[in-house]
Amino acid sequence: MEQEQETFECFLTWTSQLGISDSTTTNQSQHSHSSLGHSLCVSIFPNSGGRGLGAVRDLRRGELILRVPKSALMTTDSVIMDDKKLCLAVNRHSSLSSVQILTVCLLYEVGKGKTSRWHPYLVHLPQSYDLLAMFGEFEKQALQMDEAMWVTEKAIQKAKSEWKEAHALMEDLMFKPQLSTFKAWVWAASTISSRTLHIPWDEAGCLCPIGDLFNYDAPGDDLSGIEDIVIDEEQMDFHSQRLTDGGFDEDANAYCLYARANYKKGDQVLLCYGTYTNLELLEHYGFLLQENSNDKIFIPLEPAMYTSTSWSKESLYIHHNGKPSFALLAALRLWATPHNKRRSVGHLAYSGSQLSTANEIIVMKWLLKTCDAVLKNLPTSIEDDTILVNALDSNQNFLTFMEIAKLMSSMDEVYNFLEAHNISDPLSFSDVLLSKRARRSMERWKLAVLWRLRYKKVLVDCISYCNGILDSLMR
Ligand SMILES: C[S@@+](CC[C@H](N)C(=O)[O-])C[C@H]1O[C@@H](n2cnc3c(N)ncnc32)[C@H](O)[C@@H]1O
Repeated sequence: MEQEQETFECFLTWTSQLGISDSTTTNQSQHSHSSLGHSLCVSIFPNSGGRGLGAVRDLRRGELILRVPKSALMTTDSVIMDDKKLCLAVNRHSSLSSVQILTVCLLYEVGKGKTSRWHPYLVHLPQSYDLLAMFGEFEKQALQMDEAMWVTEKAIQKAKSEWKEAHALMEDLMFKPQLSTFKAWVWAASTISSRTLHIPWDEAGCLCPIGDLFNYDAPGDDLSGIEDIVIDEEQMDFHSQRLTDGGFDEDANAYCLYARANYKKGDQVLLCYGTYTNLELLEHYGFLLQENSNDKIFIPLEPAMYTSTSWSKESLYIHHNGKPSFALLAALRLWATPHNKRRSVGHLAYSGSQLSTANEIIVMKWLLKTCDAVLKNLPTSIEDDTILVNALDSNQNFLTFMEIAKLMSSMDEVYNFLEAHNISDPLSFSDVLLSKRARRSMERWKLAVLWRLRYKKVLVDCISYCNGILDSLMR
């Protein structure tokens, strides 16, 4: 622990020497042993991201809080510039995407060990991640919903094919065997997915020492309800850009990050990486939020519902609070209208109006019945999931986990886990004996259960919403 503290101090000195600074004056960093201390400090926030940045004084919204010179950003260009061999090899593999190239560059620098220019930064990167691409078969199944399992499988397959495509480049560079493995690849790809900041000259983004210590804050009300407005794809790209509370400033030749809110001394200072559902947060960052106003869930619709309107499939969902999206409601209202009448009421449906009381009752009853059926068809209940989350809480030891899990109405899933990790007699098992792999699996399992729990709660809220509307219509 002490050693970790010491190397972190060295890292802060190194960042200061690179000119990274949280000071409002431009020449502070040259006189300081640390790049932090004027506006920010590194702290642990156990319930919202772990390691993160705290305010050392009251900060005003919009204030410049961190400046990272271009030369301190780890990008494909900055890594290649220092290494002729790497530069030549990368040029021979121009079919690889920019993200694949940055992934190889990151692994290449890791392979250099202490001789890497980036070593002080690299040693403080997380050792493992919980992004969907790292989920095993058991954890994927724990998501329970087809859509989520499909997204996970797609993420795993994408990572595998990108790794295979990059193999020839890694061979050219004579990577050590442990750096050529899929495990190493997913680690590097996860680092890039969860930590890069957007830069205008490279789609892969940049790794930004200190700048990548900000934990996530979901966008505020300014963006909520955006799906109800017709926006073009370019705008959508802008809104989904990562780490939007800052950007590369050409004039300053530095990445500049600003306070997105007023913060009191001691508060965690957060950054908005973009607008994400919980499944997207899991896919790209390996965590999810209990309160996420951008969350949405999809339920199975009948084929005719997709064709009753011109809304895209992606717009037909249920909001985090259980309300159907504008497009879903419109599509259901039209679907519940006889074919020969659809034309005459189309303009009403597209403007978000109810078509008639009878129509609204059909829509609400269908929605209610469908949400109820989805809930009943899932292998576990909200109650069991809640018990499981408590059991999986990382503070518990393995025997406590088993004790709490026994309260579930069915232990099938727990037995599957034990089988997957060759634990034959769980009651004689101590925490010490649990393999590292099983421990990580429990972390990811917990994320999967938290995700499906949120999904089920949205279904329950949607049922309440429909019941409320039905009550008011049938009174
Ligand atoms: C850019 S890094 C932030 C710094 C990171 N906590 C660290 O220790 O290096 C992004 C990662 O932090 C974690 N994280 C960020 N915001 C979070 C939040 N609100 N809740 C939980 N984890 C969060 C996730 O693991 C995510 O992949």
